[in-house]
Amino acid sequence: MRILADKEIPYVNELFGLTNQLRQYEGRFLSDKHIKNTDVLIVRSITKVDYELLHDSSVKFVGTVTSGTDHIDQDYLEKNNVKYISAPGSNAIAVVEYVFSALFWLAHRDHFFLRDKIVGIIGVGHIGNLLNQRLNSFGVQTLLYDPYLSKINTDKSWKSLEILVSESDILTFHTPLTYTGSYPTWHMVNKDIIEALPSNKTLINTSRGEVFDNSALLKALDHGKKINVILDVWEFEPKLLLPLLFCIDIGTAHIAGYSIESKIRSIIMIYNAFCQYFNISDKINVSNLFPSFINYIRIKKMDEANINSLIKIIYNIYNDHICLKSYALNSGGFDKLRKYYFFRREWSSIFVDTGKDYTTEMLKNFGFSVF
Ligand SMILES: NC(=O)C1=CN([C@@H]2O[C@H](COP(=O)(O)OP(=O)(O)OC[C@H]3O[C@@H](n4cnc5c(N)ncnc54)[C@H](O)[C@@H]3O)[C@@H](O)[C@H]2O)C=CC1
Ligand SMILES: O=C(O)C(=O)[C@H](O)COP(=O)(O)O
Repeated sequence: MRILADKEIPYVNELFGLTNQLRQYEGRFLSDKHIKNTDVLIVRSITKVDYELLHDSSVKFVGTVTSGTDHIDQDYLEKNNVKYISAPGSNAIAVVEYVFSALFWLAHRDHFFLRDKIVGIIGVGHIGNLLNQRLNSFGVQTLLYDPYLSKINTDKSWKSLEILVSESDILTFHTPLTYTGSYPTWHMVNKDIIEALPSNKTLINTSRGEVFDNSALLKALDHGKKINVILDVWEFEPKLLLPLLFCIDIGTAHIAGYSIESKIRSIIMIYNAFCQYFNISDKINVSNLFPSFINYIRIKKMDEANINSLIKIIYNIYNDHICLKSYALNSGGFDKLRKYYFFRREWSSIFVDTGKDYTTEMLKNFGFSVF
């Protein structure tokens, strides 16, 4: 099988290189002339897969190692009988742990307890749902908005977007980027929403940059809007709106999903679908791809300060903010930062021993490994 894969996708050689003709390419620079004589294409979010790329190719199978699929023209693939597979949920844990790192950083800087805040979650799929579970397990109240799910959920935490905007202290967005349908998300956070947001609230975007109107956000901040803003995704990536980066609280280079575990989960999902589609029976044993535990920690007292210290052992979000502010000034800096990103580990890579039952249960629900 002739396979073409983005060179930044880890473990492609280990899984596809032994029994196939494997070529690799620079994600942003793939064009129709590279794709001739290709049966299988494996991409990241930065490669647009549509008529322009595939019209003169023999590609039969497209895999994207991403949860988001806005870079894929699914209608075109379906009309042309091209099998397509994504990696839904593969990086949900990583994004949730990124959001918690941001929340604990904010709580530490602004001297508040997370448990005293209300978190509004917009988009309650793989990421939003897991975030809701973990926040509730930590005793944080949440409000939920997802128009496609609210009809089947009668729980009192499901509200309208307007209620979340007026009643949440923190709004975190986990929707796909959509331009059509009953509830398109393009510029969902627009001038009106930003103006309606009470002061001292917090906006977090790890979904897609275009879900926020970045120019409207910059204008509001420039005009003195007093809100906290945390962005991992940007309109016009990789050329983000530089003045916006320098006036928000945390800005990172679209790395919320970049844990080594999520990278392994996503490529395994594509590999398994590839083997199934092409009836490949002698599959590679993927279980030994996952890395081992990295740490054993004994903690006597479990409070927010200790949890914050525990989280910072794994990941300090502010370091990524500093990196982006320096790299973003250089041409190609955004992509370079992502290319050389040291994939962080997930909380489950730490064994925590508190010696007490109740906190062990909470830590387990929170995502750490416990005895
Ligand atoms: N920054 C990063 O590294 C990452 C970003 N993402 C982005 O996050 C998005 C969400 O990821 P998942 O939770 O895995 O996707 P998912 O498909 O499991 O969940 C998305 C949820 O959003 C809801 N939704 C759709 N339109 C909506 C609207 N107008 N208002 C409110 N809710 C709406 C859907 O009903 C669904 O429940 C992805 O589509 C991707 O764009 C995902 C992983 C990593
Ligand atoms: O899975 C998604 O959706 C994401 O946003 C990924 O974090 C995108 O990572 P790349 O595919 O751009 O490396």
